[in-house]
Amino acid sequence: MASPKLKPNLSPAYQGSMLMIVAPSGAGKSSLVNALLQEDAALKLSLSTTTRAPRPGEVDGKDYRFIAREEFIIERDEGHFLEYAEVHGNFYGTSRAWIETQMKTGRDVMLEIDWQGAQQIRQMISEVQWIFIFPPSFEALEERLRKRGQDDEATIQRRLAAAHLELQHAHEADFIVINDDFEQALIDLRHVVAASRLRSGPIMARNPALLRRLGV
Ligand SMILES: Nc1ncnc2c1ncn2[C@@H]1O[C@H](COP(=O)(O)OP(=O)(O)OP(=O)(O)O)[C@@H](O)[C@H]1O
Ligand SMILES: Nc1nc2c(ncn2[C@@H]2O[C@H](COP(=O)(O)O)[C@@H](O)[C@H]2O)c(=O)[nH]1
Repeated sequence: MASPKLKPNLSPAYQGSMLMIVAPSGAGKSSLVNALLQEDAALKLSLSTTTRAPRPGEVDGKDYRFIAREEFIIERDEGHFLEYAEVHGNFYGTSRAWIETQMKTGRDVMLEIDWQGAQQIRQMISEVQWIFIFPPSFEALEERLRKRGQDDEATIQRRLAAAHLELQHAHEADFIVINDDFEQALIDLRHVVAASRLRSGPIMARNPALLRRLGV
């Protein structure tokens, strides 16, 4: 699904890292991202807007910005979203203004989005790194969704069916983290974040004086 008014190369001299984390529902991406954010103060998570109803315990402005479908369509048509997609029957989108601010100030950002959104972002921002989270099996995925206890049976079935399509896009990712043992997956994710911070683009953008001294 194409987002209107896409702007290529938002910031060729972006000094930070941008990471997109994509996985089938229930693979554990929110759990991993939350654990990472607790220990990595330099990493900022994008707050998505959604038309999905809040789950018990979810807070507007913290977990998502929850809005009505009609409101989402108006904001989408005004170009408010850098990317958006319809996922499991609801709209989800990333704020263009927020991303532009983070890129201007060189912050490291994490986007928890679906594969359609990841494809859109990749077309616009060449620096982005795409991380895909694998569950160890479909059985484990189903068990995790059930144990989470936040979705009704129809929602669980819809998400399990969508998992097959989501997984077909894993080959587009730069990194794959297998979330079987949680602690090991977190270690792998830390390594990916560390590697993304050592990419030549951000290092060069952050060290102009060194480049001058070295004649690079
Ligand atoms: N390695 C793991 N082993 C066992 N359970 C796990 C593991 N990682 C996460 N979980 C559990 O699986 C459930 C789903 O995790 P989580 O909500 O993080 O998934 P998600 O990919 O963000 O799903 P969604 O896209 O639906 O938001 C949670 O109850 C979480 O505690
Ligand atoms: N394209 C986008 N996808 C998003 C965004 N925020 C979340 N998501 C994805 O939606 C599904 C379902 O999430 P849930 O919270 O209802 O379980 C999941 O794959 C998310 O990653 C977004 O801004 N854009």
